[in-house]
Amino acid sequence: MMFEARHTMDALTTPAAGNSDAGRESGGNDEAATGEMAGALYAPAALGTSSALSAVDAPVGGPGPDAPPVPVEGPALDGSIGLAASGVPTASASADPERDAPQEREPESGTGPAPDLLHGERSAGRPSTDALRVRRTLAEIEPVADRATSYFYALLFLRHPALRDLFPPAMDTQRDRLFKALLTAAEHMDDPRTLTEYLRQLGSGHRKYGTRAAHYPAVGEALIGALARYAEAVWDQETEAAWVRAYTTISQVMIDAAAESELRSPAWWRAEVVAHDLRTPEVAELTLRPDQPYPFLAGQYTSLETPWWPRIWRHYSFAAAPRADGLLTLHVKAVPAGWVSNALVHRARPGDVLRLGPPAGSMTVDHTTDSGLLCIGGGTGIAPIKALVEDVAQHGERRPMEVFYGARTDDALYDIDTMLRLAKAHPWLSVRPVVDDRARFPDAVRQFGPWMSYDAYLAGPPGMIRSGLHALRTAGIPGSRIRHDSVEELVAAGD
Ligand SMILES: NC(=O)C1=CN([C@@H]2O[C@H](COP(=O)(O)OP(=O)(O)OC[C@H]3O[C@@H](n4cnc5c(N)ncnc54)[C@H](O)[C@@H]3O)[C@@H](O)[C@H]2O)C=CC1
Repeated sequence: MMFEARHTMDALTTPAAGNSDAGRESGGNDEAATGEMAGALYAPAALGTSSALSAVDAPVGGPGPDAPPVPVEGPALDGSIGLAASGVPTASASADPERDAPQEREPESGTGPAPDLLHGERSAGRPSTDALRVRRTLAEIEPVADRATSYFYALLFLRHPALRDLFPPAMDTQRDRLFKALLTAAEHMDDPRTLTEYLRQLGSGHRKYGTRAAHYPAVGEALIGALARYAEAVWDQETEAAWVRAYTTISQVMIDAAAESELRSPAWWRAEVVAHDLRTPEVAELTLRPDQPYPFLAGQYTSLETPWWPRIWRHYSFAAAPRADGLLTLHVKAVPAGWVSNALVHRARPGDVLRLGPPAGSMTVDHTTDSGLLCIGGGTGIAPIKALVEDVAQHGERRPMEVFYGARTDDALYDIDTMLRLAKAHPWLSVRPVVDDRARFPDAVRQFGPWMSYDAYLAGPPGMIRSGLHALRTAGIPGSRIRHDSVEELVAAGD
């Protein structure tokens, strides 16, 4: 089975996701990936290529030792991606951590209807025949996912050795990101709107890795090869055709998004460290000056590569809303064995130059409503929450904003003075520190409220986001009004 690359700029038009013109990302963790591709994958006619396929995504490439080859970013679910980790890739504020890889929010700037990603009958909420075949494959693969992942990369690098350089030198911890992103995307092929947004962000985000359109067929072939081998019991000609269609669509969306993004933004930005302030022995605030304007929205995150660990990318949320002087602020906590985070906290100095990928993430404020905002930030997760507060203040709104700032110890509330200063300056803002070393933080929010009419934002460690989602839903906030970055991304970022 062969995939071909083709380039179609005007293929799918859907709600622009992530990094489009407005996009900036903020977030806070790591990422992985490779970069740009220029063309789209095209499935052989014999396999029944359909103009309307479903999409799954598959990024190629990945950063660092622990960075995944493919950036499933987006938060994944989770908003968090992300897909990636995020269950469904996209993310926007997805309510379901399991499916929110790159989490994302509702598409803000749609350019058209979501493409039909399905092939086969789909009626009244029932999955398409392609979706059923894909899900059957995924169920079969699940117990042997590790082996399938290894096989996928072995096939990819054996057949296309040159692609190895797009991935981090050590592909251990997150080596399965690309493969996982593809599987995750395929799993959500019946949710084209979310998936497309996720894939678009993923596609444009891959430019920084050096991914090109011509790389997609190789990935598609390795994917099919690994699935055929490890989902043997369900694999047949129809199933292969369903996967080819899915992958073709996924790659097409990514390739087109990358091509569109090329017209308006660089693949990456160089950013000089202009200030480095240790807020605690393990948490640093870095101020960066990008070499050209870096448009982003408060609540988004960026991907970052240091000069000391080439090809290892991590995600970090912006800790401030966009500033008139164009400077960017990040809060980084050095975590045990975290290559990038330790370098940023303990080694980076003014004058050092980092690379930034495009902004991503949908944990942003909807300024078209005046709903109250409930913000829950744990540890350095307070960074994007602070950016959101500044954003609301800049818009001159008077909507209630309630911030809960959780930490395990008093000392870990490193930004409490800033937050309390903001609360003093803005009567619509309240800030409550919650110190608790037994991980009951988000649950404590339920004592307050009622929250039913609020939009909610969660930022912090993956476990906190999961329990926060549960607490907020229990408090009556629908999942569609809860935003967070991809849990998968957060997990992957862990360093
Ligand atoms: N956009 C985002 O979501 C951002 C996420 N982060 C993530 O936030 C984390 C910050 O790490 P630390 O400061 O060490 O946080 P931490 O581990 O000290 O926890 C911070 C707060 O979350 C609570 N918590 C932790 N695990 C929990 C669980 N399983 N259930 C309920 N509550 C829990 C703790 O009680 C504490 O109040 C990192 O994982 C980082 O990647 C950081 C910035 C932005």
